[in-house]
Amino acid sequence: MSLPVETDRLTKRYGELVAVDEVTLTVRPGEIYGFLGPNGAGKTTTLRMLLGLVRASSGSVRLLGSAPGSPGHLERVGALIEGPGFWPYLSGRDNLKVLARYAKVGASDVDRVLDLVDLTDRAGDRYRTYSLGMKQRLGVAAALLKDPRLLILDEPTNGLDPAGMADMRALIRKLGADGCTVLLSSHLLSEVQQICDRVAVIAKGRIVAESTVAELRGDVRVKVVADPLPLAAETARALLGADKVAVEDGALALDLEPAHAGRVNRELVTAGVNVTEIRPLERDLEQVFFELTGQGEGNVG
Ligand SMILES: Nc1ncnc2c1ncn2[C@@H]1O[C@H](COP(=O)(O)OP(=O)(O)OP(=O)(O)O)[C@@H](O)[C@H]1O
Repeated sequence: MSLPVETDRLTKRYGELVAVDEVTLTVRPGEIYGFLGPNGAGKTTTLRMLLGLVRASSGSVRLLGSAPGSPGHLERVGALIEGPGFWPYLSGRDNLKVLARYAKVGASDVDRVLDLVDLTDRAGDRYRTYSLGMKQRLGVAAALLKDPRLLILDEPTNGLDPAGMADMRALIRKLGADGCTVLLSSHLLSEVQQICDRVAVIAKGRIVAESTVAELRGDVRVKVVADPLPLAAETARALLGADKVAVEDGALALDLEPAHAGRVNRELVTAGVNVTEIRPLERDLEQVFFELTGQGEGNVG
């Protein structure tokens, strides 16, 4: 089965500026993949190259096994890159009907996608009366008309209020659960953290990390608050090995998959240790981003 997205040293130069610098990434079937980076990092340019909207200076792209410009390249690919161009005085449904004619899909598909994005109740209202969140969801609906196997979304929650963002996240999760592969860009750490399986971090045109969100945060450590601490440390060292056990801020920090915490807890209790807290010790994605790029602060934009 061909991969939804494969790029090899994809590069875009604008004169002296290298906007995208040898970006190599792979999106696997069924995953929700986040493309995370601050404004100007090269996210949109990369997504535009994937879709053949911008010609790469060098490197290559394959979407669902085919290269830009080859026949059927975007047949099963839906995308929302710029704010979608809808007619303000037409209803949401009529806007989609126009697009459905261009996409050569039937009217039943219009109802299907309206339902998917939860706009059926407001489908008869004029587009200009929609909230920003509804406009974005109609944009996603338009991208879904072709029943895509791959959906590419550029900053899908940008500018939305918290409720609109939550709706969009729920929609993306639903699409992922239905088997659609989703590649989305974002400058918001929290967003990527909440919905993505894997993430590529891009800064100044270069990929600085590609991994699962869990790996990126390094949440393979467990914090244990226990008393007496020396006995707890000794017991944990005997169980896991000395190199896996540290004492930090009056608690144990264990190099341990959180799933194995129960076993450690049992051993500590058996040894006569009183365990009052045991939880995964996660690095904040923001901190990780700062370490990778030297930029940070709430959102990375
Ligand atoms: N057509 C163009 N001509 C010259 N420079 C461009 C062009 N398009 C983008 N750039 C530059 O390339 C760099 C990457 O831009 P890009 O829009 O891909 O970033 P981004 O990560 O998507 O950021 P944003 O979230 O702000 O869109 C920026 O420095 C931008 O100014």
